[in-house]
Amino acid sequence: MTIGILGGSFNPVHIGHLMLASYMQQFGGFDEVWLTLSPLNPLKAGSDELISDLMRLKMLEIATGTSKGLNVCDYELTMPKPSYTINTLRYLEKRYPRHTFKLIIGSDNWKIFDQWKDHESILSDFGVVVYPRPGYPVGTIYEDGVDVINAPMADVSSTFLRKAIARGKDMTYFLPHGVFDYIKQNKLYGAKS
Ligand SMILES: Nc1ncnc2c1ncn2[C@@H]1O[C@H](COP(=O)(O)OP(=O)(O)OP(=O)(O)O)[C@@H](O)[C@H]1O
Ligand SMILES: O=C(O)c1ccc[n+]([C@@H]2O[C@H](COP(=O)([O-])O)[C@@H](O)[C@H]2O)c1
Repeated sequence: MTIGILGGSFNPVHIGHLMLASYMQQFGGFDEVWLTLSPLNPLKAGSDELISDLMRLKMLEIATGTSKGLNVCDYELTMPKPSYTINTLRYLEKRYPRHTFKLIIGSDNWKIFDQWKDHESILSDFGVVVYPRPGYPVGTIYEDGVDVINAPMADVSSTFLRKAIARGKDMTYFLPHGVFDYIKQNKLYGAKS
């Protein structure tokens, strides 16, 4: 099986993430997409807004539910922080020798991909699928090991959602089914229950 790894902080997971994962799984040549929770992005400083790993994991589990083809990967929670994607990919290929793993990243991350740890090994040993994100044109890619897939986009972000929730907005339809209820029940991001 070919598995697409979609990493993120998912603070919280939103419909943009799921639309992308679902599109890649059904149209992008992946048998499964694994939403891989990153406790801390190596290139981002930790912030007060980052809620606990376990709560972000729980929302990913609610979001993917019983869906066929979309899974949650929590391996990075056991790694030293910050977790590097190359280490995750190396672990996964050993743990699941019958699967092929490829990384899925947005064009925003592709722009700074040369700052990622062992980015050349990620390209040569695994491969990367880049999808365009608004404001970050993909341009011409000369490197081997990179495919571009034009997935349809919902222009929302976790930052937008956190701000909207803190202002008391009803974000039911911007979040996967059940996630807004979980946020309210646990009063996350300044939500009232
Ligand atoms: N609306 C979206 N559509 C498609 N991909 C997205 C969207 N939002 C984020 N992504 C991608 O999903 C992955 C995980 O993203 P992340 O958890 O950082 O979400 P985010 O919404 O960008 O968060 P934040 O606003 O907190 O930076 C990243 O590769 C990111 O580029
Ligand atoms: O391994 C690295 O050097 C590296 C550098 C920057 C980002 N990443 C990963 O890229 C994924 C997307 O990050 P983000 O914060 O843009 O959603 C997430 O899984 C990060 O851990 C990984």
